[in-house]
Amino acid sequence: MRKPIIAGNWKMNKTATEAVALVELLKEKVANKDVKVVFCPPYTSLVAVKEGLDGSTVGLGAQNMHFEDNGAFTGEISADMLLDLGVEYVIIGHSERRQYFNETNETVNKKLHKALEKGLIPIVCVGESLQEREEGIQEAVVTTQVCEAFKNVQADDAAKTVVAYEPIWAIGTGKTATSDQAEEVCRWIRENLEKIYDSEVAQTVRIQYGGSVNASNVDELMGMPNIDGALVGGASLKEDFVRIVQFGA
Ligand SMILES: O=C[C@H](O)COP(=O)(O)O
Repeated sequence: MRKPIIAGNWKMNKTATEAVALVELLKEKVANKDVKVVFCPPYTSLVAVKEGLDGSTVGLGAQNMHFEDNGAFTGEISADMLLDLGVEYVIIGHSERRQYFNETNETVNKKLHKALEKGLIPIVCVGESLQEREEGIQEAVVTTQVCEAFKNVQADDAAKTVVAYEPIWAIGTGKTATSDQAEEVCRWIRENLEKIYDSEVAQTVRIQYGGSVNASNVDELMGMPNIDGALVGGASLKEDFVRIVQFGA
């Protein structure tokens, strides 16, 4: 039985002061022993959020990291830097990073290797654009993203990874994939993992759906057999997130 994981990706929102206020608003209310809840604030708020979460079961995640250990990479952050702050999770290959910051399947693969080597739990994002869906090539796109991301990743490491299926056309648009559309792609992702590894790995990896998840659609999405959680953007910045982590209630 896979324990669901619901992560809030705060994106480029909240100063450290505002982040502390959001933690105070949410942390007691999102405590749920049956679901792993993770907050992913901007780098600048990681320390403040970690302190604010003291004694809480809510996990701390970063939104990105570099694949090198250190060096002349101005503006970048390494896995060790994140670990030193108490970060446990890291989002890798979010479509906004792919779209605006030149993230590729190759850099996603390098980051996945580094995160696993260092003991961070990666949340690897995949998903097709609107044009790709309209062309009917979403399965091929997501399959390539999964195969490239997991290239040369060993089975025991792969099993620790979380995959987030986020159709780009559903991100921040209010246009959620139907539960059937989301389930179909999450099932393909699991089938791909089974082909690359085996059934045990495929059945262990948690697969999230992300894209306009809110308090009204979460129950249906979470009711699907291959959806084990959600990567939530906009709705993770408000009290709606409380209802989201209590899906099914
Ligand atoms: O990482 C989160 C996703 O990009 C979803 O964002 P959204 O819930 O605002 O659509």
